[in-house]
Amino acid sequence: MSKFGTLVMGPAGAGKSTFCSALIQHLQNNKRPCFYVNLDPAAEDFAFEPDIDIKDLISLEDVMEEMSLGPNGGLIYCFEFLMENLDFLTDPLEEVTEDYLIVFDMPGQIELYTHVPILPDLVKTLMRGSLNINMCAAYLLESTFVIDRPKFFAGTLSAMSAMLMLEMPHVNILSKMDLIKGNVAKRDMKRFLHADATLVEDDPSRRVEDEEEGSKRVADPAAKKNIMGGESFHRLNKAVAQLIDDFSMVSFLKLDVQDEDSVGAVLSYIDDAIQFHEAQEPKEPKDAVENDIYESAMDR
Ligand SMILES: Nc1nc2c(ncn2[C@@H]2O[C@H](COP(=O)(O)OP(=O)(O)OP(=O)(O)O)[C@@H](O)[C@H]2O)c(=O)[nH]1
Ligand SMILES: [Mg+2]
Repeated sequence: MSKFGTLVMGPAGAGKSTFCSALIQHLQNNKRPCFYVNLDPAAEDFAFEPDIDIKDLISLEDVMEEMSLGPNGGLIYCFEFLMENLDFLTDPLEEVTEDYLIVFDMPGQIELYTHVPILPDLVKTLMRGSLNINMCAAYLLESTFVIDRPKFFAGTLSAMSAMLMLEMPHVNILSKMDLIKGNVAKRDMKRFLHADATLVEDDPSRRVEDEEEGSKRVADPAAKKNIMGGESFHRLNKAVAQLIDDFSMVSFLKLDVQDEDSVGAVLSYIDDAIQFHEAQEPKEPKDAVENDIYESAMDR
């Protein structure tokens, strides 16, 4: 028997927990069972009570106090502790059946997704062995990043880094679409969903800088008061964007958590990635509806 799950990841404040809540609400509305796992040892408030909460094992606050660690070192310590006590996570998950979607709400410390090998080990434990969970990562990035193209490509690079490190199916998501509605034209938005390196060349904010600086920028780049607007920064961005373009791995879905259709659309991509529907037995209610149709047809 397979199990199915999604690992909701992304930088701090990207909207991960809000998306988890919207996803759980949507699953409930569609009579689909869900198993909610909070793996953020600093998370306080939940719209839905987690079925497993890492804080019952270890909390970031305690670690920071007792080990005299900062928030990032403390988080790594919490995950190392979780890896040493994996039964805490795996025992309850053994009981979850194939009709459930297991939703893992992850913390926002970016180092967890980029250069520390803990998460790949955790993912291997979940996907292989007796648990055998079909997993898909849902990597969230704030859609407001599209306003600042260097920031957008830096965020996209972090998504790609997570994809390469975790080696699992990925769905990348631009969250908080409500915040940029009306500010970015639909046609422009499409370019960010399948981003290519030309976005750096076409950056309108750079054109404004060019007009302000005129030939001075080219003649004396060091004269620029802000290094983030300088020529070498532009070359760096071009190289990052080209690298992402060359890998051709990252594309994004749009997410507006207030819009249930939008949540449903993201879920259907996750379902496809983990082949959720292929594993499901035909359900009772559907049989009952079909029987009703059959019986009323016989009555006529
Ligand atoms: N406007 C808007 N705000 C959102 C949306 N999703 C989340 N937020 C807000 O963004 C902030 C962070 O949201 P969270 O869901 O806690 O983000 P997170 O990624 O879980 O944050 P960490 O776990 O701390 O990394 C909160 O103030 C949310 O209310 C959204 O779709 N639209
Ligand atoms: Mg959160």
